[in-house]
Amino acid sequence: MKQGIIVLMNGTSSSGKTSISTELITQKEILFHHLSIDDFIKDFFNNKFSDIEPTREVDEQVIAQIMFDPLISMYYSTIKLFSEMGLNVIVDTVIENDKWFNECLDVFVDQPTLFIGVICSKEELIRREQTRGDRKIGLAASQFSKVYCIDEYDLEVNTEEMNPIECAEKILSFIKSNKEYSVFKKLSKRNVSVS
Ligand SMILES: Nc1ncnc2c1ncn2[C@@H]1O[C@H](COP(=O)(O)OP(=O)(O)OP(=O)(O)O)[C@@H](O)[C@H]1O
Repeated sequence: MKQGIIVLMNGTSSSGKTSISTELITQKEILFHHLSIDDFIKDFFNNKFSDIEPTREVDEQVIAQIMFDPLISMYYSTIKLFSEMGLNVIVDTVIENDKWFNECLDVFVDQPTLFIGVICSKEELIRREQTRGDRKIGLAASQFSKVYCIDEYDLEVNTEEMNPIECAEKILSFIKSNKEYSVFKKLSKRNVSVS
């Protein structure tokens, strides 16, 4: 049995990753599981701590410092496990940190990883952020140069030029073409700096 495909989408907040993921899940030709980092972290805390009453207050930032890196490692390992079990996984991520990116490369290097750039201009990101109103204003702009300094992908989708359905169709036709997913393996051999 073949390993599952990891569809790894990189783009800033508001670039359109979730919208594309939804379209990929909706179509029925290829079955995908969507592992979102937000859901993964929420599930972890809900499962482990929902009925625990702390006897002292711990600042949110301290919790993040203690838990975030190990949870990210666990998240990547879970994605790899899905792939090993033959399940196709959609991963939408904001690669803005050297440490996580290098770890991601290490963990996924032997999996079929389709690396996709979800591209959008800063002006449009700012406009979307204002319209949606559920993200901190300035978040996308603050991520922009870090995320888009990576410019080597198996495939790019420009969400200003295409709607989410068209982006999902482009990704599906790439998968169905049976082209090799080579970029992620090449990146792993480099000293990539995302800071
Ligand atoms: N291709 C597109 N064309 C026009 N608008 C889009 C497109 N894709 C997404 N949007 C709009 O942009 C906003 C953000 O989309 P989405 O939630 O998919 O982004 P995201 O990258 O997952 O963001 P985040 O990382 O903050 O969760 C939404 O209001 C959505 O309707």
